[in-house]
Amino acid sequence: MQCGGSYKSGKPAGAYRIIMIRHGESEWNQKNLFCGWYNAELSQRGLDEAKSAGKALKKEGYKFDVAFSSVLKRANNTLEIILKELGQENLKYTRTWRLNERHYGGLTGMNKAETVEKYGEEQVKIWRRSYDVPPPPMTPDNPYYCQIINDKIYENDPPKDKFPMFESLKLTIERTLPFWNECIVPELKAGKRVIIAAHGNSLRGIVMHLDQMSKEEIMNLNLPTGIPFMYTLDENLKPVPGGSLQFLGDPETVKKAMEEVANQGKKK
Ligand SMILES: O=C(O)[C@@H](COP(=O)(O)O)OP(=O)(O)O
Repeated sequence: MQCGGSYKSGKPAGAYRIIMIRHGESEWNQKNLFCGWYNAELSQRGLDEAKSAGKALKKEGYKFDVAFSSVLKRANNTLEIILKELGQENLKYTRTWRLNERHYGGLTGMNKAETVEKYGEEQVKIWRRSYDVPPPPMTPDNPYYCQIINDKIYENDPPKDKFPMFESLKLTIERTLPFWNECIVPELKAGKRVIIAAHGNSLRGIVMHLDQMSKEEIMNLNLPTGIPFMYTLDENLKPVPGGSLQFLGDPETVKKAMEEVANQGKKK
């Protein structure tokens, strides 16, 4: 397997290393439905992707001291499968809504290709990939409204008056970044080996922050399911040269997987 980048196994002295992964394919990814805060299961392909990710990390000799995930089971199960492959199934990990997928508002449950048929490719790209244009809000007539708002995973947090009905990438970053700064950065600075298993858009937010990407640049980043990637960061938590977004996978496979995600928002 080719890992890309120059810091595959070693890292420069004083640098910090973090592994992140978008969960394996979910049943709703497979059906090409906007998922957001709906608590979808992993598909069989997603389970296999998580297992392969665990094996790839094991092959590279990874072990973790601390792990983080969202409160959504597609990310939790991915992390648990990886930890099992690494013989670390007993590692307790932190779940937080702050690492959740963006809330897809009124689009939740809609088929992405059918949404393109109805609203056009341009509009769907704006909803999926723009920095600050949110999707339409979720209203009580959405078939998943009650299920999401009453889901026990949101029992304690976020507070009911702050429960989102939609999120742009900007709004997602506004709740993810405080968790990154207050909970994840201190672990990295303490020398802990950290893994995050989360979602396409909560991780795009972290990537945008780490790489100081512009609103235009982030529009073109599509994270594939189930392929771990790493960042190697300097003492200021900025990527060292060559230390940005290094996938643990064959570059051609990664490229195809990224295109597959982009194409979910195109006409069939
Ligand atoms: O909510 C969803 O549909 C996908 C992302 O969709 P796109 O932004 O790629 O359309 O989230 P994830 O599968 O990472 O939890």
